[in-house]
Amino acid sequence: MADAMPDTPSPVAISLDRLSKRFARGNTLALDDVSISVREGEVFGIVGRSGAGKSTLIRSVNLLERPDSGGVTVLGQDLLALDDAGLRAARRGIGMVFQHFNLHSRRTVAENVAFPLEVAGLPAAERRARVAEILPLVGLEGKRDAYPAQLSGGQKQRVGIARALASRPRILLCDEATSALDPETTREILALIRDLRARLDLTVLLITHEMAVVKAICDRVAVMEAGRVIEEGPVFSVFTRPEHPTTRSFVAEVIGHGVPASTLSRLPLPRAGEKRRLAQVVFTGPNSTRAVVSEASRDYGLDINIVSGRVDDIAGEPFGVMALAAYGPDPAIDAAFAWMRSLGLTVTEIAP
Ligand SMILES: Nc1ncnc2c1ncn2[C@@H]1O[C@H](COP(=O)(O)OP(=O)(O)OP(=O)(O)O)[C@@H](O)[C@H]1O
Repeated sequence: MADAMPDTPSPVAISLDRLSKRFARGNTLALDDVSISVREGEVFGIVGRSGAGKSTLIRSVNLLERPDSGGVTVLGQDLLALDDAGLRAARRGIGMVFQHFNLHSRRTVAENVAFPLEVAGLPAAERRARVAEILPLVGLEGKRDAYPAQLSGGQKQRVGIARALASRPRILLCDEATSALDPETTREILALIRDLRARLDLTVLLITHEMAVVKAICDRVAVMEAGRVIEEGPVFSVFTRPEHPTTRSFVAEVIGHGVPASTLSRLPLPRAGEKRRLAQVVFTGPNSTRAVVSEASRDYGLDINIVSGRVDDIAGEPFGVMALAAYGPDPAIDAAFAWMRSLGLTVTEIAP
């Protein structure tokens, strides 16, 4: 099979076009002219703090929330133009996974997974066959007759995922799907979603308040604040070159910034007439940091201490992060940082 041309973008699977939504209660503008395009096969993340509008946005994709204005197109279909029957049919092509699993406690695993198929009027034999097919895909073979109370959180979410996929949707929406899970289970569930995306040709749109989730699973990300998208791009570039201060603070949660007070107290103080300035430097290209640091020290007459450094990996691409302390006159430090930026390094000064 020929590889797809790497630069040929796949078709748009979900197009949210200039959505606005105001809730009468509280007169809250939850969505303020938001546009997002998710391409087929992508895992697209929407990250934001509580109240940013993420839930309202993801619920607009299957019209659980109707926008006041704007367009919602999923797999080429204008959802706002559909009648009730048309919308029910379209929703079968859009699975949804919830933070608190939303399982029926008095139904077994198999009955929970089969529930949407029952609602859709599928005969019992077909429901059973589909359940038998899907449980192994989510690692729940052997659990078909268990009740939710007998399952761990991770297993409950596997049931939620199986139920979302029961009607063979091509789109999977994940509404804070791992927020109720511990870190290890979160990793397992994210890996499962990524694996299912590839095996079942899914397009995944997820919302989260955790940048670590975005780093673990997403191809592209949009950052929301106060009902708007404030930054959007491939995960690697958003992590390595965040532009908006809110994005920077999200990224810092994952790749770290600042220098612990204990480390700071061990750093030499600047000499009289000199400054000590701390910076976080992110490098992604061919420049080795060590060579850059020694060249900057030499050419700008500075003393530079590497305070910390590590190599991380985002979306399969390596990048390095280090904190350094530069000692010297302000103009020389300014010039050295500008030179580093001209090499493509991201230099962000951090408060001492
Ligand atoms: N049904 C509703 N009625 C009134 N206000 C609402 C309703 N749903 C959401 N809001 C408000 O709209 C804004 C956006 O809420 P939304 O739930 O979309 O944000 P979020 O980013 O998902 O945050 P969270 O993670 O806390 O749910 C908030 O100010 C919220 O209080």
